[in-house]
Amino acid sequence: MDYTKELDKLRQQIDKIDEQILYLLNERAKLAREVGEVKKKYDLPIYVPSREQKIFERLEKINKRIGEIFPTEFIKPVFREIISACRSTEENLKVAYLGPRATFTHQASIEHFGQAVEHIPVQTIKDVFEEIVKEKADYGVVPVENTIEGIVNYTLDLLVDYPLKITGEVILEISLHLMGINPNKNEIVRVYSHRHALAECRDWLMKNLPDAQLIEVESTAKAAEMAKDDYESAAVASEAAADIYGLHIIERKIDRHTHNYTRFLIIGKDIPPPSGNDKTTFVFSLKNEVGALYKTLEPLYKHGINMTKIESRPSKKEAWDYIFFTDIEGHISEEKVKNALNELQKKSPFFKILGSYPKAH
Ligand SMILES: O=C(O)C(=O)C[C@]1(C(=O)O)C=C[C@@H](O)C=C1
Repeated sequence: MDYTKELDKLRQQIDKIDEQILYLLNERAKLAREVGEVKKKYDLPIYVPSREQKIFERLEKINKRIGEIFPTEFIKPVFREIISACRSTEENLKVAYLGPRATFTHQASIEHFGQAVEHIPVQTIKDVFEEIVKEKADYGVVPVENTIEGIVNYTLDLLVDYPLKITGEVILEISLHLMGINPNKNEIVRVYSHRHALAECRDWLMKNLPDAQLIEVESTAKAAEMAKDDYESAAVASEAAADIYGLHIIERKIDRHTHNYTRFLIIGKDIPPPSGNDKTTFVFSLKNEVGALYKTLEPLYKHGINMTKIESRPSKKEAWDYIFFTDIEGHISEEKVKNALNELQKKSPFFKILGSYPKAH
């Protein structure tokens, strides 16, 4: 059967459409560049996450209406890269993240900003904050909580201490794999990984590699790097790390929980404008009196604001003194949010807005 003619005809049509898409991409980049000129004239920020979010939502809606032959779940990844590339014609954004390359934080950064920014790996969460303060980076990406291991306390502490704001969030599903240069599991003597990742995979490791030595290193990506030259070593890390360091995946998804998610925060200098689907994060302390928590939170109830999370941490200023990290629905520019937080602030010895930003998609 001669199928070449049939295929050629269809492929010619695809080529034509690709060309049209390419012309349109160039038209789009030209317009984005013009937007960039206007923004520079009026000293406005180049990166506007609320606008990007609205673009994704609008296109997903249209795609569903027109029959979604192109799967809707890929609208965001495709347009994220289109927008990222268009944005890069306006300005070269610099984004610091907790490195090295191929960590889950790196993945979160790519998921949020796309490929067309300068991703800068740094060694510690504090370095991410420092890079922004020293104006070596425009934004930063740090982990804040994991569904299994809980809160990354250090990130919360730094948010209190630094004059920076949360400008966005990313939630990633984490899949941990066993990888190495030796595909034979029985010859593995050492397993490297981050403390959290080893904890998440403990059940599988105990059962399948009971004699292997488990060695903690600073990141899953570092673990993959350590395993890349040693036949007797393996690492527990991400698929991206296996790709970068050229390792075989010996066993997929060895974390015991199928729902393993990590939330990352995007940090920057300013609060982004509202997207219509935002949350506000703030931190406050209490007076030492009966019913203090109830009384302090009362303005939220009074103004009809939904509190979605509250988390206490030692204030580190005095023994048994606590501060409360709180998430509410809405953007700080909304009248009712502003009024409620003004009232709440008056009742708290310590109060700080940590950010108002679009909720993770
Ligand atoms: O609309 C803007 O403000 C733009 O700069 C254009 C654009 C885009 O490519 O659509 C690029 C960057 C912004 O973060 C938002 C959107």
